[in-house]
Amino acid sequence: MVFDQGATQEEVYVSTTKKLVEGVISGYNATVFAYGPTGAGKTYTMLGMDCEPGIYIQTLNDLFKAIESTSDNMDYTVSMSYLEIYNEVIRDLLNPSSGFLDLREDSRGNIQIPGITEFSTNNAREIMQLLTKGNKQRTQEPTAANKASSRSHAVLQVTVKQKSRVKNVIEEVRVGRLFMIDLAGSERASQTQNRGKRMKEGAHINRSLLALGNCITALSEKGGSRAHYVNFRDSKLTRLLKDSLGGNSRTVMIAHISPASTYFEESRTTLIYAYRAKNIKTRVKQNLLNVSYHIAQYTSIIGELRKEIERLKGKVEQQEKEKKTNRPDIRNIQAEVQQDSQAYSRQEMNKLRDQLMSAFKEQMEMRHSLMELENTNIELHIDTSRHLLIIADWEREKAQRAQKCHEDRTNEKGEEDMEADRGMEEEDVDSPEPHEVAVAREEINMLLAEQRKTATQKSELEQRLANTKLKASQMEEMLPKQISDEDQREVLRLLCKVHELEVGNTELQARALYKENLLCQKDFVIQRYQQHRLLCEEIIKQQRTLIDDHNIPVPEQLSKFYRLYFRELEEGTLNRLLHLHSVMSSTLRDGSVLNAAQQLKLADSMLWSDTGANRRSPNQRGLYSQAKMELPPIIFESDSDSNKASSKSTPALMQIKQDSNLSPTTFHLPSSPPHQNHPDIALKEMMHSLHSVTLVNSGSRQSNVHSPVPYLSPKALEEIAVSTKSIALIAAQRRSRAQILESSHGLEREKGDSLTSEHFLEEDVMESKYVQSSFTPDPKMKGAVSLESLLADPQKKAGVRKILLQPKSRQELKERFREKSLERKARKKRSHSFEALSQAFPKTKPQNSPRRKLNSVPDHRQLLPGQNSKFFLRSKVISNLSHSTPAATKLKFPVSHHEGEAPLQVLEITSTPPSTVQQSNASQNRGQTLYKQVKGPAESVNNSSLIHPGIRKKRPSISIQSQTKPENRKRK
Ligand SMILES: Nc1ncnc2c1ncn2[C@@H]1O[C@H](COP(=O)(O)OP(=O)(O)OP(=O)(O)O)[C@@H](O)[C@H]1O
Repeated sequence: MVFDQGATQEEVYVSTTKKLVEGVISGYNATVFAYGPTGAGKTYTMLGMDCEPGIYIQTLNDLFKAIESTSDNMDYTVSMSYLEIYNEVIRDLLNPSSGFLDLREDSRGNIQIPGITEFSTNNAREIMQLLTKGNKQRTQEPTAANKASSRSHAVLQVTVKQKSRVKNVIEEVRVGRLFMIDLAGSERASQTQNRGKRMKEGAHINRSLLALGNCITALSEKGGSRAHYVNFRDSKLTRLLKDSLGGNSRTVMIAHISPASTYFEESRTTLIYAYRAKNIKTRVKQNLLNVSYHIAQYTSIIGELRKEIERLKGKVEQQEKEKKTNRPDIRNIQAEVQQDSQAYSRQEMNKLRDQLMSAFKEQMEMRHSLMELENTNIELHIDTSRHLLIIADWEREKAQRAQKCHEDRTNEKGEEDMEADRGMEEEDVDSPEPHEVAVAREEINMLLAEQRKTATQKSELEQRLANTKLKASQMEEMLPKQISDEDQREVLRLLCKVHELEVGNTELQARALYKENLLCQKDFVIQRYQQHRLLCEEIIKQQRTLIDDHNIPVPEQLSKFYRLYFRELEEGTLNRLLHLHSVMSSTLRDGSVLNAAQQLKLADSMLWSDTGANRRSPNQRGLYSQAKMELPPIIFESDSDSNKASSKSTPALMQIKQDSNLSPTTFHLPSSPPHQNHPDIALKEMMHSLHSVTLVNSGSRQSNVHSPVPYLSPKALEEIAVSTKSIALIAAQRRSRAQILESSHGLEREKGDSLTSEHFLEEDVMESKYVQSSFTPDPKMKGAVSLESLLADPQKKAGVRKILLQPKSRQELKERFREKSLERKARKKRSHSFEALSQAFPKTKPQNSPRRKLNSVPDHRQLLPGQNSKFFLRSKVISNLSHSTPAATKLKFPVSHHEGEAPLQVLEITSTPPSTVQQSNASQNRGQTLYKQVKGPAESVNNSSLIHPGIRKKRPSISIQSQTKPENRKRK
């Protein structure tokens, strides 16, 4: 079309562009560009005036009108971008601040401008406002040829997307692009007179337009782009219009020429380019997007993805449910692991502690059991010894009886009767042994079997104890390695320490008991010695009276001794020492060193205040000093040195000074065989026996029991000798101590209740037999009559209460043995040792053992100086009866010690009322010295106070009368 000067905007639009609108809506690309020299009216044609709008406005109006006309069925989306190419630089006119933009091609060869503003709207008015806004941003500069010369190429791109409003999986989208381009006008410098920037702008404009012309030329020549190379890349303008010029686009070129003759050349060039452009043929295709295919695919994919999502959701929910129900979270797991670890640690700790405590407890139980077995063993030995003594007594009595009968008949009758008497003797000797002897023989075998059994158990228990100790020791070593917690280690350490203390406490208790026994033995020895001393004093006193009354000349040496003796007696040295010993003993029993020191001070002050330190000799000072360090010195000299005993400077004293221990070894044992009638004999033998007892307690295994038991096999005898040893002495020691204590109590009550007790106990009688055996050790001694013999006599049995069970048969013997076993068990329960040991156990309440309570009662009251006068009267009989005290004799005279000469004094116990004073029947006593209770004047000593309380208490109606054998009387 050619338009003259009278053509209107609309005519131009309708003639050139309007047809393109429908194609754009249908999805075809379209391009409208204005070409021509500067000032020829390009901008006027494209943009127009408000009253005469250009192609932009009219196209957009028609576009929106067309959209509106088909909007009921179709859905349109209109987007617009507006840019300029100024000096080969792309600028976004809708967003000038975005800077310079670049041109790129996608994989399909489409030109894209990344970052360009695409404003989408369905409102034509908004499009116009944007267009106006963009034109304001376009670079326009006045030139000589045009007051508002455009210095850049302006490109308005309108993209219309059309799709059917009907929702369907298969959907078509039509995309039509419309380019409306207002080119900058070619210019000649002579015409524009541009200089500088404007000239530079004109150069860029001309160069780009030249490139456009070249492309049009190339595209317009025969064969087009397929025959000729089209250089679209010479300028951004040609690159941008590549598709519009030679591709998929319907393109309209509006060439502007000026009617002025001055623009002839420009008009001719423009027409040439227009002519060439007219020859350009392009292939236009509709831009359709097979959206339906993609949507279906996406729908399928989405469906599959939704299924997958649902499946995964279900899986997650299931896992969450499982976690909630079965699997705790990580915190709970950690907490559980920690709790399990702690619980395991505690469990291990408790397990190890229980094992250790069990081992400790087992040890202590074994120690306890060992002590019980030991006690049982002692009891068995005691019973065995008792039975052996019964048998020995019987054998000895039988021998003595035979010898006595033989001597009497030899003296009284002739030789003719000898044969008949011998037959009678044999009958007498062969008389059936008493029932108790037979019982003793039976029980000995049982006791020996029981001892063997006990020894086996003890050995096994000791082995088990050793194993348990080893096990506990290994556990103590392993525990620190197995337990990492320091607190738990400390707990176990404390447990071990507690056990060590328990064991140590047990040992201390055992030692304390041992020392206590020693003290009791000492006390007893002192008591006996005191009695003996008092007796000696009385004897000396009477001898002195006799000497003075008859003016018997006395050697000078003896006179010196007398003076020394009376002086010492006057000072009361020995009594004070005994008192000191009493204080020391009671203090030691209390276990308080402080008390001991205080008592020592007290005793020391008593000693020195009474006697005066200045008046004492160095020897005396040494004695007192020594007395402060140890128990009172009880000195026994040999018989020949008896007088020296009264001297304070004797070697015995020196020995006491050297010996700081309390051991009874400080006593001087008799150096010669005991004299039968000497009053010291009994005491010395007692000391000898006590020494043996001490050795036994010290662990010595001296065989002090050597009893002639003719009817036992040698093997049995050896077994008895080995096993019994000195156990009997130990038992006797315990019993004697208790009886001594009883005697001390009994002495206080002796005035009121002479010999009034209830019963003989079997044990007492046995002890009496023990006494008998101790003082009649010589089997050749025919004159001795033991208590057993008296009891065996039916006539005397009538006067004596029943003291022994009389089992009639072997069955009865066994029953009796069982009863004895029960009795031993009962004794075990009463054992002081166990009570003391039980204190060592931690859970046992500490309590004072009965023994301690008993021992805490001073048993030396009868030795106090204030009671001396009383004992002077009694001492006569005490001296004779001293050996008859069961406890003493049990301690002092084991059977094995009395193979030699025996004392003549024996004990006879009858049922004679205490008030009667009578001579024992000579025929019954067979010439022995009898002791009977004497009641009467002062010279007749009331023996009730002298009898051992243990006997007196339990032998109510027994009269004991002292009678001295003629030999003894002479000696005295
Ligand atoms: N057909 C027309 N009717 C009336 N006035 C016109 C017509 N064409 C152009 N003009 C006027 O001529 C002047 C120059 O026109 P225009 O700016 O459009 O030229 P141009 O080609 O765009 O110039 P340049 O290339 O420098 O931009 C304008 O003032 C415009 O109003």
